[in-house]
Amino acid sequence: MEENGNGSLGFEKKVKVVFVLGGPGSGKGTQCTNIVEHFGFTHLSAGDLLRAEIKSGSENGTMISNMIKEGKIVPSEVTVKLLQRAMMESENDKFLIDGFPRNEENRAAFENVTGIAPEFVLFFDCSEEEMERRLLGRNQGREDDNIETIKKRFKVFMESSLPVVDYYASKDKVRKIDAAKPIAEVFDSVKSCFTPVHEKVAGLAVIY
Ligand SMILES: Nc1ncnc2c1ncn2[C@@H]1O[C@H](COP(=O)(O)OP(=O)(O)O)[C@@H](O)[C@H]1O
Ligand SMILES: Nc1ccn([C@@H]2O[C@H](COP(=O)(O)OP(=O)(O)O)[C@@H](O)[C@H]2O)c(=O)n1
Ligand SMILES: [Mg+2]
Repeated sequence: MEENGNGSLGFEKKVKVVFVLGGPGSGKGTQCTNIVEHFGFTHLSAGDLLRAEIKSGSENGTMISNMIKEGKIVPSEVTVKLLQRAMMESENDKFLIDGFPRNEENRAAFENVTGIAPEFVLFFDCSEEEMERRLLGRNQGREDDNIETIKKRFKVFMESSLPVVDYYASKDKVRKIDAAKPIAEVFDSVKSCFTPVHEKVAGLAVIY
C-alpha cells in the first residue's frame, strides 16, 4: 500500500475528482453527460452504481432498494466501495462523482478510505418547485420519482446534503451554478468551471 495522500486511491493510481452536487432533479446527470463529451471525464453516478448493484443480484440489493424507495441515504460502506471499484477499473484518471457525498458520513468515509480530496465541487442550485416538475417528467421508470418519495428526498437534501455543500464552501471549493435555466445555458456556466483561466482570456492564444 502506497501513500494515501491527496489524489491517491489507496494504491498507486492518482486521480482527479470533481464532486457534482445539487438537489434531486437539479440536472446533475444531464450536465455530467455534457462534461464527459467536452472535457474527457468519466461520469460516476452514485445512484446509478447503487441501482446497478440492485440489478446484479447483490446480497445488499434488497436493503439498497428499500432505502432508495424511502429516499434514504445508503450506508457509505456500500457506496464508497462501488465508487472505489469503478475508479480502479477505469483507464481514466479524471472522474465526475455525481450525487455523492450526500451526507457527512459519505464525505468522511470517502476521504478516509480513498484519501482523495475533490479538485472542486460543482453545485447545481435550483428551486424545489422546478426540481419537482423535472422529476415528475423524467420518465425513467424510477421507483423514487413519485411525489411521496420526492418530498422525502427534498427533506434529506436540505437536512443532510446541504451541510456537505457548506463544508466545501468553507474550504472555498464550491462552484455554484444557477441550474434553473435551460440546459444549454446551464452548460455555458458549467464550461467556465472547467476551462483553465489562461484559456478564458479573450483574444489571446492559449499558452501552455
Ligand atoms: N436545465 C434544465 N431544464 C429543464 N429540464 C432539465 C434541465 N436539466 C435537466 N432537465 C431534465 O430534468 C430531469 C432531471 O434531470 P437529471 O439530469 O436526471 O437530474 P439529477 O441527476 O440532478 O436528478 C431530466 O428529465 C432532464 O432531462
Ligand atoms: N451517495 C448516494 C447517492 C444516492 N443514494 C440513493 O440513491 C437515490 C437516487 O440518487 P440519484 O443521485 O440517482 O438521484 P438524483 O439526485 O439524480 O435524482 C437517493 O435518493 C438515495 O436513496 C444514496 O443512498 N447515496
Ligand atoms: Mg441523477
